[in-house]
Amino acid sequence: MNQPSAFDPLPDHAPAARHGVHGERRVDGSLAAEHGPGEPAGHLPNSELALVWERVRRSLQERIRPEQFHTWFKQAELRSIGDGADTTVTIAVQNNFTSFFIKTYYMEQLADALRDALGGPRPVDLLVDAGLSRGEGLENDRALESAPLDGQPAPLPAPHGAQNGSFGGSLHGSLEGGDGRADALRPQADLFRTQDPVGRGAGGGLHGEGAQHGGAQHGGAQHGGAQQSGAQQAGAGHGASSRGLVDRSMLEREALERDSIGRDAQKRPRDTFGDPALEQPRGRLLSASDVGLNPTYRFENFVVGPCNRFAHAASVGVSEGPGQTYNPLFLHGNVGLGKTHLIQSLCHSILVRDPGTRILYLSCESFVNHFVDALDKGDLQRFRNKYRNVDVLVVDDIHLLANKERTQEEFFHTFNTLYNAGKQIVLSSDSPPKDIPTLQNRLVSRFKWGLVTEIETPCYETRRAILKRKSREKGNELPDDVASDLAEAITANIRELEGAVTRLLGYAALSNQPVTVALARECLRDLFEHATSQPNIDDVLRVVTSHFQIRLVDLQSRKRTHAIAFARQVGMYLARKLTRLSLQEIGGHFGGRDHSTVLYAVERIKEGMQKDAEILETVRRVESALAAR
Ligand SMILES: Nc1ncnc2c1ncn2[C@@H]1O[C@H](COP(=O)(O)OP(=O)(O)OP(=O)(O)O)[C@@H](O)[C@H]1O
Repeated sequence: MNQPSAFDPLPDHAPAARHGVHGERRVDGSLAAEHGPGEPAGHLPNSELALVWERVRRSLQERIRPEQFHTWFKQAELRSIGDGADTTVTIAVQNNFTSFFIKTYYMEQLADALRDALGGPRPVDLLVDAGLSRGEGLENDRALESAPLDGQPAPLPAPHGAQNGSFGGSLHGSLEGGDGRADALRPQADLFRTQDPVGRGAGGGLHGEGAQHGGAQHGGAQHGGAQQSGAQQAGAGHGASSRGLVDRSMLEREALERDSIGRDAQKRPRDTFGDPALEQPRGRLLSASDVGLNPTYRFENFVVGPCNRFAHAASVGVSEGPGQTYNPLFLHGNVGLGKTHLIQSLCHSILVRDPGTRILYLSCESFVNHFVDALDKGDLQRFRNKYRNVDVLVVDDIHLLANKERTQEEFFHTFNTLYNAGKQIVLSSDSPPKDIPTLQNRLVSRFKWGLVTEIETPCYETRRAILKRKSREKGNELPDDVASDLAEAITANIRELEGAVTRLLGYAALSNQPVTVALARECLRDLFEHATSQPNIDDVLRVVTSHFQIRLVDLQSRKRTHAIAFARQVGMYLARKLTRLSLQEIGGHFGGRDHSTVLYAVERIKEGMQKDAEILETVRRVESALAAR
């Protein structure tokens, strides 16, 4: 691969710039560029910025997952590069929240990508340009997406304004790096508020330009904010022009439907359609809901750590403006990690702000059963009234839609109706949308319109904080050494942590003994025994270095030779598979890498195992060595 030399701001394959369309090369290798009107001297002109940015984007796409790129960088633009080797590179992003997130989680990858593109490190500055979220930016998208894959430059971007305004996408993997204090999230939650006022209903038609892009324009004017142009995003994100056309005509129909629903809703905003199930006691869920809210499932009782920081912030953001921030909110994760707690906190919070909000909270199973009943009784109208006349629809365990064709179809229409009316949809699942078997593509893409976020297994510090909190709530806070001991032993899920606290405190009370490490080990013997049979991260590091015959310092270094990089990726994969450590914790054990690097490694190995028998065999051997340790 061609590596640009130091101070070379342009890739070798950027002929226009290199051959002096805009400037000539000085002795020190920097460009003496010709500048267009309004372009500051001492900075690259806009046309060359586009080429450099294109290269940065390609490099970023190799470093982070597509959803992450889509969510955080797709709308960004390179605004200026100073002419000197150590001058600041300025990048514009669409809102404060994106700026915050990139600064907190992606600076390393961004700096690496800039270094690749510019041939040397540069300081980076992020500025916020709300115009990007309205679709006034994104000039490079089309160029990038139509670019050939051989690294040749794409045609220069189309003129300003012919682009989408999507923001949303999905974010897999929790976003890590916090200190675990709940109140530390407050500023983040505030940042979820959109910068633009929500202009729902103002010019909500469908505009044509997005269709060129493989999708239909749906967001900017209609919802006014940065977050709501999912149809465009779906089309662009999947890149299939045929699907884009289908989405477009369908969305046109939906727009008409939305308008009529909007008018109906104004006429009878709180109608129960004669159905007692649709009655709504103030400050409570609709009576048709499956559950009552657990009074303790509130944000203030939720311990925030790296594993759930983003899901928590997103839930707070949604509760502050249902239908206005992330829609749908899609939370996924293994059992007992706090999805229900977060969703119920969100409902509590909405109802405290506006007790008249109509929230229908159901399990997916109920949705399926009600639908089948309605079909049986020929009573679909009543069914639809029930599901489509709410302000917030929460569906738990949406993965249970798998293999249910007709119900998926119905849910699709329910989703569209609510979404188009600006109503909030909140979904929980044990897996991300794309992994739900047989889920129709159009549902997968809709579920990704808002925010998809995972709640991960909690790290040690979070587990410890939860143990302290839960025991305090039960009136007998665990001593520090007991909490530490338990947090090390119990790594599965939070329900198990809670169970351990209940057992231990009960045992101590019944036997009239103080809570000590010895008592905990006696009372929770089964949990401690299980813990010692699991390989831990030290086992993984030891077995991997021994199998690949490399030193631990190399495994944890920045070296990228194939042998070391491969061993590192196998190590990360096995650590993810066999230990309960979070992505961030695993990254920490492999030389301080961040969660997205670990996620990337895990996926590379998974993919390799599917495609390459040799990789499969190697991973199996290392895994057997770990089992036999
Ligand atoms: N971060 C947290 N802070 C405090 N308590 C938590 C946290 N996460 C989970 N819990 C507690 O753990 C228990 C299990 O959580 P919850 O029921 O929300 O999990 P879930 O992900 O919905 O599981 P399932 O998929 O089985 O429904 C609850 O009692 C909840 O209060």
